[in-house]
Amino acid sequence: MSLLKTIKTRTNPKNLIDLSMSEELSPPETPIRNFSGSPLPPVPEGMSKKQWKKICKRKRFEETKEKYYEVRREKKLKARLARRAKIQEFLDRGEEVPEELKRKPRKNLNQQDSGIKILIDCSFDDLMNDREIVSLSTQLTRAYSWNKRENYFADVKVTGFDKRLKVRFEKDLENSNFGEWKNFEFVENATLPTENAIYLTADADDTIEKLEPGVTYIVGGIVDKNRHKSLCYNKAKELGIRTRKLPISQFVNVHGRHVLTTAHVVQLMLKYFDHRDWKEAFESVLPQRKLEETTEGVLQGNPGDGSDQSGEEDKEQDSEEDIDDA
Ligand SMILES: C[S@@+](CC[C@H](N)C(=O)[O-])C[C@H]1O[C@@H](n2cnc3c(N)ncnc32)[C@H](O)[C@@H]1O
Repeated sequence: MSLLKTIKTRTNPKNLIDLSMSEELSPPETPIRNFSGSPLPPVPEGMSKKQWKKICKRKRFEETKEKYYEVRREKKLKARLARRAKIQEFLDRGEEVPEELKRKPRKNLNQQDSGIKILIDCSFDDLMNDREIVSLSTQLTRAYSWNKRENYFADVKVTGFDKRLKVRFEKDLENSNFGEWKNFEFVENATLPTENAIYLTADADDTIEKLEPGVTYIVGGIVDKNRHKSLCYNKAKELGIRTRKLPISQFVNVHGRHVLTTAHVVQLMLKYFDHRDWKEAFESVLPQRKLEETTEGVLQGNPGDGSDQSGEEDKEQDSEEDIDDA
């Protein structure tokens, strides 16, 4: 109906109605719908549409997740069989199996101790939204995975593990057995060491030259698309902890900001020990084509780096994929 027609209709005395009847006569509110177009139950009183949509989405996920996991298992099995068949073809022809068909073992049995401690400071729960918490949990599972697979491992501790991050692990990721993870401990206590410790932050003036056994390297456990500028730098300064930045720009041609995700900083540190060389570590973890995916904030919403803004379900599925046996 045109605006003019609406005004005329509303102001025509013939159309005036008794207000007491208005509740009965007023047209029902347009139902809110989910992403697939189906109407959702009416919004409970005192709740915003956004909150209600979120709750309904969560409920729907809970109801369909078993089916989803089943389909995913079948898909994985199919892919595994197809890969094996391809490998067999190469073997039958007596040819070398291409690298891309070979799987990296989930556990590296020849791992060596790097001698460093990595502390992931997760005391920023209140500064993240729910999606960012999910994203951070995904990053922690990735960091754990790398700490198990790389040639060198570190003694990793996640501190300030409470609030929503803890709930996320206890509820949605309970099958991960995170309490049993080797060389990867979760503690509620958020106290940071000040002695023999370095807080890694892109905002530091000085660049880290080498990683030294016996030192605790602190990494901020936060996904914030750099909303909270200099957050970790200021925290370290207040606590009197030394700060250092990674030598990214010396080795890789990066555009834009040089703030990496928590998980990639952990992986870079582990890789560093392969040759005790930053250049090689950067080139291996952040090859040019991958840079935009791994630099937080340069390309936001990129799936796989743990900073994506896609549906919550996708993240849950993503993160579970990253969790291997504890
Ligand atoms: C996504 S960043 C957090 C950004 C946050 N606004 C801050 O104040 O650090 C996650 C963490 O990775 C580490 N990090 C990221 N980029 C870094 C860099 N270029 N040099 C050193 N550490 C870095 C820092 O410990 C940082 O807290």
